[in-house]
Amino acid sequence: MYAFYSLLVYIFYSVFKKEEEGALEGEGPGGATAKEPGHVSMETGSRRRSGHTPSLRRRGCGKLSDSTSSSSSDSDGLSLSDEDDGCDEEPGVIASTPLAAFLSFKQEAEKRKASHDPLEAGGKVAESPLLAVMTHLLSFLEQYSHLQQMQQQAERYRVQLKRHRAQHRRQVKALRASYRQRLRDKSSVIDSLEEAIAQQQSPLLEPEGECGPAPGAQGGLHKLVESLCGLQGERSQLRGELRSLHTQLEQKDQDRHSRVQAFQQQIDELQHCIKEREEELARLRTESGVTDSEKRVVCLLAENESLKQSLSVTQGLLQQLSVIPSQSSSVLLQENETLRSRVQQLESSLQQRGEQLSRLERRSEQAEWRRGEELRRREERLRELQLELDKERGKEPTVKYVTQTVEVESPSTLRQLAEAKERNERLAEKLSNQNEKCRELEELLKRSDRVTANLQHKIAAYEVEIGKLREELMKEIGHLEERKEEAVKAAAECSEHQMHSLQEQFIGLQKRLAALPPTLRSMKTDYASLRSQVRNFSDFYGAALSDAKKQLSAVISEMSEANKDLLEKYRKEVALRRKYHEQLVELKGNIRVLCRVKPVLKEDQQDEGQAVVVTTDPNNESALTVMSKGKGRTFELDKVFHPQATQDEVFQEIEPLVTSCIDGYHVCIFAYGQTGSGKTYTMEGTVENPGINQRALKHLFSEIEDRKDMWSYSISVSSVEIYNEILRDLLTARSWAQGHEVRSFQHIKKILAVARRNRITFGTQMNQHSSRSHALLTITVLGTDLATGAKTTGKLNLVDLAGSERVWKSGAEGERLKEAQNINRSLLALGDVIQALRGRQTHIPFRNSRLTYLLQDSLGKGNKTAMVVQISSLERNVGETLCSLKFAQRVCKVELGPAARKIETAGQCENFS
Ligand SMILES: Nc1ncnc2c1ncn2[C@@H]1O[C@H](COP(=O)(O)OP(=O)(O)OP(=O)(O)O)[C@@H](O)[C@H]1O
Repeated sequence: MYAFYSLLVYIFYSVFKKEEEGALEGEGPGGATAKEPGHVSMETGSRRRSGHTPSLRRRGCGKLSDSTSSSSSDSDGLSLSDEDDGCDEEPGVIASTPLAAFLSFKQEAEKRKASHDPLEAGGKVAESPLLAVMTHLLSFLEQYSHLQQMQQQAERYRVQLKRHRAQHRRQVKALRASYRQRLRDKSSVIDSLEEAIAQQQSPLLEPEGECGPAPGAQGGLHKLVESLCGLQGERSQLRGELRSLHTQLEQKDQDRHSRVQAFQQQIDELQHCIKEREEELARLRTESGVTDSEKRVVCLLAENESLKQSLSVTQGLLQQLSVIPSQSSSVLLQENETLRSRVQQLESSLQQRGEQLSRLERRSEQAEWRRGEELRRREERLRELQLELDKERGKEPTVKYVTQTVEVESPSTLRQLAEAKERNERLAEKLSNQNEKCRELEELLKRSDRVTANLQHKIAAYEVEIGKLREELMKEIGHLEERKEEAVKAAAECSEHQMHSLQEQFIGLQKRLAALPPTLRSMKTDYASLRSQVRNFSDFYGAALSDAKKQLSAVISEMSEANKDLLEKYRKEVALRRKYHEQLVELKGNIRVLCRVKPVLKEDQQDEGQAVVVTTDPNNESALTVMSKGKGRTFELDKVFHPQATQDEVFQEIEPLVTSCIDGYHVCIFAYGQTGSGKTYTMEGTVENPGINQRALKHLFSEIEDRKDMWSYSISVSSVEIYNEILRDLLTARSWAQGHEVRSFQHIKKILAVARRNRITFGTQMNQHSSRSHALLTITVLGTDLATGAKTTGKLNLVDLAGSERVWKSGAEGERLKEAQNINRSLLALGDVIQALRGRQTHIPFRNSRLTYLLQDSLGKGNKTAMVVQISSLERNVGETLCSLKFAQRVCKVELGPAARKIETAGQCENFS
């Protein structure tokens, strides 16, 4: 809008100036004084000082002006110079042309304004201070043009009056002259006649007696008297005519006087009218600020107001922008934060899912590999059996069916896993994009802060500049006021001069308007650009925010969709996994024998020269070789952990069995080996590196959490130790184990710490090493299917057996001997149970020891068992190592048959094998 009105003013000024110059050029040399408004002003000043009235000189009518001014003072100075000075052109024509152009321009502008959007025309435009000033200016111009026309009309009247007056005077003068001449002629005739009469009468006046009148002279006298009488009559007639002429002249004078009076009245009226117009003009000028200073003040005040308004708008905008972190922005930031945290949650859940999937994948691969291995083994075994059976009868092994099933289903699982992984990667990519967006938004916020600071700085600079300008203006106003007073004084001398001055001021005003202070204009431009920048920025910012929001919501919805899919997939995966798990465990055999080789620690290296006699094969995870007496003996087990194997790797192997427990199976995991071989380390671990017990419980809780939509579970634990065939509860210090319900993993951690402490305490009280007792941690998992109401009971026995060293070697005596004997007895009982199971005997001697008695429901047929054989790799322990490995191989040959799930449906406990 500012640009538009600046353009309007500029156009107006250009049009006016052009036409003015054109008009003045058309006037010839006389118009040179009015070509340049500034020049006129200067000349006017000089003329004012010299006491001349410039009046119409600027229109090239100097002569007329001079004669007019002199006519009022000197009636005899009347001349026809006004007819000869070339001022036949209408005075108003020159001035009205640019004005008419301007008015037509204004009409055009009004039409344009009317054709604009009514809202803008009535609202924004009307509100603009510059427009108000422009409106005042236009109305003033209208008034001014009208006034000029009236003045021109008065001027025309005055010129006509002068012409009439001069003409009349000339006529009266001529008449007077002719009458005087005629009167003089008549008087001279009368004088000559009177003279003649007097000459004629002189002889007659001589005494009559002396000579007496002659008869001829008497007749001539009569004739003369008659002619005299005639002349006298004629004279009286002429006098009468003269009187009548005088009367006529008087009447004409009266007429003239009355006409002069009428003209004077008209002139007075016009002057009154002019005065009124001038007053009105003055009022308008005061209102709209016609003079340079006033106009500038008004303009600048209006500009100032508008700048203030804009400033407040900008400040509001800036506040909005700056308030973003506190109000609306805080909401946005909160939203952002929420979204980000949500995204992070989703990311972490995705990561978890990804990890789970990768774990599944890994496990599946491992399972695949193991299955292959197992199949190979089974096939070998089958071949062996086949050879044996071929002799008696040919029977198709059932393993083939399993193999086929697995082979058929395995690729689809892998494909699903690969798809899920791919989807995960895609989502992760999207999430990273969103994070990028968030970062961009933060950048935008920072930029907005910078722009805000910049704007505030500029606004402050503008305010300072405005203040300076205002001061300058105030000074100028004071100066102009003085000049105005002078001008008013001068104007009192001559209204035309005032008009001229006004016109000069008006031209000056136009000039000033056209040439607004460049600083102000640059300020306006800067300000407009800044405003547009801010507006653009806020638009851009809003657009970016909404875009980011949309993208975030799209990603979130997509993720939730993907999550749904993932959940569905996961459920299927769980079902599949259970299925594969069962198949895997069955394939592996429900009794698994793992061997962990203890690394050589610093304390083990005390005896120098102790060689490492146990070697593992990196290409064969099921075999290890023990060097004894120069011979190497290889042992084949289900899995051999090399000395550097981590706790997690060990647990990965155990994890399927732990999962089986949740599914309703009874599982027993025990660590077997000589003292100091790492049984406790494997089962309990350390605080920093927990072992199977803690990891199994963590896995249980995590699995339960995953299945909470389908199953509800309750977990209870008991922890006991068997020392010298006496059972002790490590949680309550009572003699019999009781179950403690646990609610969370943190809770179980506390329970485990209590058990460890009590075990140590009991050991200290009895002066016994903890490894002299068997420690049992029993976890019972009761599950309820939320859909069917079926209940499962899983049990997980985690056993840290006492050391299996030989009594003779330990050199124990007394209590130690008794301990060792008890340990050996219980371990032998365990061996017997294993032997009976291996031999598929109908009677399994579980009751031979407390240990086997406690483990009977997890160790027997239909259950799942894993034994971790801990061995030392040092030469001095080779005998114990060989014993442990032989025992492990025996256990390896045990077949527990298909595992049975303990599930209770319709109030009955059933075993499904
Ligand atoms: N794989 C291993 N890595 C690191 N340290 C181990 C490892 N196995 C055992 N140890 C360390 O060896 C020492 C003996 O281990 P641990 O007490 O577990 O043996 P143990 O078989 O339980 O003996 P005991 O029957 O006397 O209790 C401990 O300090 C343990 O930290």
